[in-house]
Amino acid sequence: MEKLTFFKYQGTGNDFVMIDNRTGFFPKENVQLINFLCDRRFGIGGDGLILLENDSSADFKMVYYNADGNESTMCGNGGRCIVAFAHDLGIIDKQTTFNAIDGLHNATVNENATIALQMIDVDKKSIKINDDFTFLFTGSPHHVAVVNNVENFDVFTHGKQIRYSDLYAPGGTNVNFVEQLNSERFKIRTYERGVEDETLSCGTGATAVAVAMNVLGITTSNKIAVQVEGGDLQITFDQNQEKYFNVMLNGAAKQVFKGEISVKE
Ligand SMILES: N[C@@H](CCC[C@H](N)C(=O)O)C(=O)O
Repeated sequence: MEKLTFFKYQGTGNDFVMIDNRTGFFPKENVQLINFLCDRRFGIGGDGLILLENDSSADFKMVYYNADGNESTMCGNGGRCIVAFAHDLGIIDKQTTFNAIDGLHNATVNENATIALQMIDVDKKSIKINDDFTFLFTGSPHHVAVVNNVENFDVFTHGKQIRYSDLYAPGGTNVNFVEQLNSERFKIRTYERGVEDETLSCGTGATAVAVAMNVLGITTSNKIAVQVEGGDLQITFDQNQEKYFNVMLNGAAKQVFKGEISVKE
């Protein structure tokens, strides 16, 4: 492969190199190539790379890689972006079901071009509540800590320390710092594993914060607005004694550009 056609998408500032891999041409095992494509100086630039592939039981399949080149767990904003991509390619209309690493996801393309994505259910017994943080899995692992004045918080230093702490070894975790703005609105900043930096938005992170704030009783709402550095996300859910279900992540997802890049495998 000498030239690679790619698309660039962003969902509230979480940006992805998007590749139509329905023919299966992309060399998935090439970690260096994926890392290069995500490099903001030498490559295209992105927090991650996503392959859209054929799937026998759903409209398509999402394969997600972090910017470091390694395949990872679910990406909520990436999930919203790949739905926009599938819609732009004409693979789907307004409703879809697609396959991802954590299972099947339903999604809707809304009239205002936002994408609503159903996330996995969260079993209440799996949520670990500690004095100063909550840990839960919303498709990806998330540490959630409430802080004062998140705007001026040193997300990189504290996020990196927690991500690499023995508590989460060897896999690591994503780390979210949250400040309450009102009864159902929160501002968050997230350090992302695999990007190894703060990103402008993290969909599974915003979902984790919404669920954590509810389980802790900080909010009683099931419709939560999360302000991220790159915009706004809305999370809604139902719950019973065992779990949070019908968890929906809603927000903007847009194509930024299409291009061709020279690559040497
Ligand atoms: N940006 C994502 C999360 C992507 C996965 C994460 N970096 C990890 O490795 O756990 C999102 O929007 O959910």
